[in-house]
Amino acid sequence: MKIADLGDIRLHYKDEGPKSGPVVVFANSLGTDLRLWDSVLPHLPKGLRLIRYDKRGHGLSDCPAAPYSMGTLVRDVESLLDYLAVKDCVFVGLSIGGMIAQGLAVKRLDLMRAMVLSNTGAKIGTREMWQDRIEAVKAGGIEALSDSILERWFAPAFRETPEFTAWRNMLIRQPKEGYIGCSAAIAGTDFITPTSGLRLPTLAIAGSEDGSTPPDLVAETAALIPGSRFEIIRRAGHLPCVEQPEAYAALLTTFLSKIGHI
Ligand SMILES: O=C(O)CC1=CCC(=O)O1
Repeated sequence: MKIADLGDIRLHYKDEGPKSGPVVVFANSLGTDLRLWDSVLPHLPKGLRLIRYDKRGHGLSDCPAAPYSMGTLVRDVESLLDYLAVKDCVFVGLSIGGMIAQGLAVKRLDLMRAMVLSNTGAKIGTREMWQDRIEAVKAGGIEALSDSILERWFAPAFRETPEFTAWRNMLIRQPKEGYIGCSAAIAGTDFITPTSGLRLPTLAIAGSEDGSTPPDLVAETAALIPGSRFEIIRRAGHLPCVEQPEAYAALLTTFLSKIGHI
């Protein structure tokens, strides 16, 4: 098991593939850990160095008291990449992970060659919406909200599969403090202006049935960055890397090839 002690936080991460390979970094969503990428990675070309991590309050990483800020979540991954001496990576971020990608690109473009904004926005929902969610989690726990969250995460067909139960378990076992901490970070984030100033190769991916960050929101975010590509994965909700891993890996592979990363 790999733990990076970054001073104020210990983050759990995986670093797979040859150390000399082109680097792809993955950042997961609210209420999920680095297993989010398990089904996609085997479909990517061999020879890549694949780094993924549990953001604070999630998975096996430390879970400090809430609230967290987006600046802190960006600093965590910046410190992790410096710790691993990574530069020139392609950064794939899903949902809050996509917000972290935007924040890191604004702050440390030297670390990033290109980014993939998956099922995300420069701004997701409203401050009030997130405050209501935080209050509901404080009052009743994540399980009380899990049915509505899972309806946004997955298209109807996937909700009938045995795998669905495992993702439900991941969500309801998520530490409340980490969930509230990261929800507060999303509530306080509006990257519309900073993201509009970004100039780097960008692929945006949406899920046709995504109830959290619908295709229109992802397309609007992509449109902020000149030259970005926008793709929709059909029969998928908020987590297309889980529901349609081969299609997801195919989009990533085409993008990596187009930008000369492989
Ligand atoms: O739980 C949701 O609604 C989905 C989500 C929003 C931000 C994030 O990271 O996940």
